[in-house]
Amino acid sequence: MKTAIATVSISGDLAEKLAAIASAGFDGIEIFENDFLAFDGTPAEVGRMVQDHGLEISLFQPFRDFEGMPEPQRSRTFDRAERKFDLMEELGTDLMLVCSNVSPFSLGGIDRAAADFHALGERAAKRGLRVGYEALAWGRHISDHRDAWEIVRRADHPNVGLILDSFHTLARKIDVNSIRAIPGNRIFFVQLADAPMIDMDLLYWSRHFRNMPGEGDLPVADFMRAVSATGYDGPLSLEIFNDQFRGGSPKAISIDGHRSLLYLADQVRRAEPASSFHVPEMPDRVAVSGIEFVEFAADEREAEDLGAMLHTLGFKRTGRHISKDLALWQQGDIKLVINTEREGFAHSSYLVHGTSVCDIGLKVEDAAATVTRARALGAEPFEQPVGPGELKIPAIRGVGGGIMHFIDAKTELANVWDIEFLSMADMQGPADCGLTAIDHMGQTMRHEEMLTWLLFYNSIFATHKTPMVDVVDPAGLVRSQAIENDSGTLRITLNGAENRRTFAGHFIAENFGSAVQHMAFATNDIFATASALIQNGFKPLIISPNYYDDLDARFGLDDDMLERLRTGHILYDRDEDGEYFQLYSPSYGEGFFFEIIERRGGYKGYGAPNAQFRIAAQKRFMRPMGMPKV
Ligand SMILES: O=C(O)c1ccc(O)c(O)c1
Ligand SMILES: [Mg+2]
Repeated sequence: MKTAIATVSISGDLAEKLAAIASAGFDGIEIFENDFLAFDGTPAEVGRMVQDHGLEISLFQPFRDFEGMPEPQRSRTFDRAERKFDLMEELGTDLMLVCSNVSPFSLGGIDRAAADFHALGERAAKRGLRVGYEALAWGRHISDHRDAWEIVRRADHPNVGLILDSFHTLARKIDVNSIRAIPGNRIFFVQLADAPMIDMDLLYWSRHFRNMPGEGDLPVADFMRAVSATGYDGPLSLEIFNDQFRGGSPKAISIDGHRSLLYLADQVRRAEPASSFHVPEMPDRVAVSGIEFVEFAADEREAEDLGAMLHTLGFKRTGRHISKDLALWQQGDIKLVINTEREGFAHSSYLVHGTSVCDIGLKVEDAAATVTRARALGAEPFEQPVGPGELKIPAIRGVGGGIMHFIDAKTELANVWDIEFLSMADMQGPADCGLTAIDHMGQTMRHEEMLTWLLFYNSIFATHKTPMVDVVDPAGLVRSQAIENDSGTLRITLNGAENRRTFAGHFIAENFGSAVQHMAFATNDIFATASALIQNGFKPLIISPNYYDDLDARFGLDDDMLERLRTGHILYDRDEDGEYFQLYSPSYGEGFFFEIIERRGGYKGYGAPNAQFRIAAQKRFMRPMGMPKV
């Protein structure tokens, strides 16, 4: 499989774009004419630059408003084509993309267009060049790949073929199975893009909101399955017009793009084993059966504060590491580690971010295979020297440079706690508060990073995204989207802050980057947990009484329940399937906090309607600590 990306997809000048594209592992580029026109160098120099990066120019585009023109425009478009053929020869590419005509002068008629393409094919053939025809979703006469294919078929010229673009086909909801009947060798090129489902004008949607396959809502994998069934084995090329990507990091966007193609190809290989499509093998998406542990990096003094907070939450200190300064805290199935080592990864994480989560351990079926898949998709492996008596636990880098370790039951990794930790009886341990598991973790990041991590999680793990919700912070919007598996054993919320005055934005700024901002523990009885917490000296986040008056108006709760919520500072939500109860700790440091939740029935969400009131309460609490007043 060859991969390519259109130069419009990323930011920078041509030289920056090429460097980023090459280092992400692409084989080729689509040169967008404007990127060439803006470049101060000859076509031959561009061709050499591309070659020097180990890339090829897979395609030159776009050639607009060609087919079906009346005279005198028709003669002029052929002259224009010859000029662009000259340019292509100098650049060193043999394929031109002709997109369907949008000119008001253009005349319809399949045969007229086919005759024009036949004539263009003759001219291209003289120079050893080829032309491909793409139906733009908003083309004046041709806006459907089935019509474009009929024109190519009737043009009946070996140098004229079809170009498919998933966006144009899927945006118009054209049945992708119509692609299966097209001979693969008549498809000259395939462009791929996804997009979030937004009801808007097709052209505007296409030019501003496309994103990488797997980042949006379009069935790009179904499209690609149909393409693979044709026997097409040419490049898969990303053509992503996206306002955010145009201003983003060319390197990061290129890496995401390359990952998206590998992930897509892997899905297609599994779904269409008979296709001739040649793609690298990798283990399947990884099922996660739970969060094995979460590790905090801290110094000794802050470890004491954090330990005191855990104590009030009902955690007991149950173990210490055989040779390192690592303390294990447990309650129910939850394992938390506080790492106060003076060297190694956790220590460097502490130096950069202060006390924060530096490592997340996930339970998987095969830890080594998990890292194999992650690496195949371009994730960064993580290793550090293993001390005597310690296990080598497979790991990769995750959000904000943090580590994700993988633990499986098929190897000795399952016994890591017995092997590496000495158990200690915490005699003065607090009363258990009924916390059973980690329900979810919230990772806070810049808004622009959300698609990166969405793709990271969903390509490596058997997870899916939930719809994006807007959370209103008094200082701006925070967007929140959950990544979860079907069984609910892995739930991660990605929270994207648009500015640093929000509670989430403040956390990123002070923490020097993206990280876990909160952990939510599950209980089976929120009221019993709430009183046990109070017994332990826990002080819940104080919620405004106004919230409870509104709750009563919205849900008509009985008086007793409402009173218990109010006195316990417990937030409440309900959906078709069940109920949700939330209780918060005050925030710690620059905005880290704990949450305790109970899900009753099949409640699916995360209490988004309550987030605004929770944030307001947290900001009231933080103000004396230097949070800008908003
Ligand atoms: O938006 C456009 O004009 C445009 C141009 C070329 C393409 O390949 C495309 O998909 C869209
Ligand atoms: Mg296109």
